Amino acid sequence: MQLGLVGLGRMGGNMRERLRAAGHEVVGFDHNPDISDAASLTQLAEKLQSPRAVWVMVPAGVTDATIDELAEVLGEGDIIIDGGNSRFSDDAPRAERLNEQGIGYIDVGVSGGVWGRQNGYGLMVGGAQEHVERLMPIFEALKPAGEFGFVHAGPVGAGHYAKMVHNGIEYGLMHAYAEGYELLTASELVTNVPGVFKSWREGTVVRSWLLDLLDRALDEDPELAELSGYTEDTGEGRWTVDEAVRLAVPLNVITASLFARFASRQDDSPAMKAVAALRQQFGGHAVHKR
Ligand SMILES: NC(=O)C1=CN([C@@H]2O[C@H](COP(=O)(O)OP(=O)(O)OC[C@H]3O[C@@H](n4cnc5c(N)ncnc54)[C@H](O)[C@@H]3O)[C@@H](O)[C@H]2O)C=CC1
Ligand SMILES: O=C(CO)[C@H](O)[C@H](O)COP(=O)(O)O
Repeated sequence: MQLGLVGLGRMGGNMRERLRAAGHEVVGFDHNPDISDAASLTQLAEKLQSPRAVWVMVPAGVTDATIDELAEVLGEGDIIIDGGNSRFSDDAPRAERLNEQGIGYIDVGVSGGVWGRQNGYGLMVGGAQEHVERLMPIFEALKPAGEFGFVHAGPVGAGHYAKMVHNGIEYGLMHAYAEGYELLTASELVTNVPGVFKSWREGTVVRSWLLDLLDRALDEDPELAELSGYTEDTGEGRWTVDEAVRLAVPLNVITASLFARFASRQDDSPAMKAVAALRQQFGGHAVHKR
């Protein structure tokens, strides 16, 4: 099958390779001409036979502009797939805009990171059955080889919703391993912290791919000495917490792990300064001065 692919970075570039290895014809476009197969979106559209399918894999902030630009060079019967980490609430308005031009829309939550090319990508799909069916050969090539790794989760928006919750869980899982790591390193008893994590990779209740990756990171740098704790986020955790507030669902772990990232960016917490100041005010307790 033919597929247009816009955005050939860490995800799109590897997806292009996996799709080509499965025998699909992929025409890629990226702002970076060194990795692009087409010089423009217009040329990308011209290289594809109608009805066309174009997968967008760009950073969430530029997705709407990219899709609007793409819609100008596509037409009736074509389908746009957004596989980036977009906010689910953007999907329905996007689908409506495209529908006015007869262009179909599918949202896909994609998981697997830079390992997806070799391991396959977990795919969470939202959209109309007829559109999803048309893209099945592409989904089959991208998904892992086994029984799992693909779901048609519901109508437009459901794929990104599922990916949002997936990433919220990812925040919480990572933070639980991270807290365990910190407690082990603080302990006077455990002298081989990387060895403990390595041992947990088989037979234990807490074995997982994230644990394998933490073990890999500790192999590279046993004390994580090269890293600062400053941790970014790109939106999915915040959207998960927004949804929890909207639906009054108690998301204790995921919310705490999101807030831990915010705390990681502070040199000196204004909130904790206020707590220290108040302790001094009411109890005459000592404070640490700068
Ligand atoms: N890196 C990861 O682990 C995962 C990322 N994602 C999502 O996939 C999307 C892409 O992420 P990455 O590949 O990691 O980003 P990246 O920054 O590695 O690549 C983005 C690529 O898009 C290109 N680009 C940006 N705007 C463009 C435009 N308007 N037209 C054409 N090309 C454009 C850039 O030149 C770059 O090559 C994002 O939405 C991200 O959140 C989803 C799952 C995992
Ligand atoms: O989707 C992903 C993994 O599943 C991406 O790696 C995403 O960037 C992770 O979220 P954040 O950047 O907020 O940590």
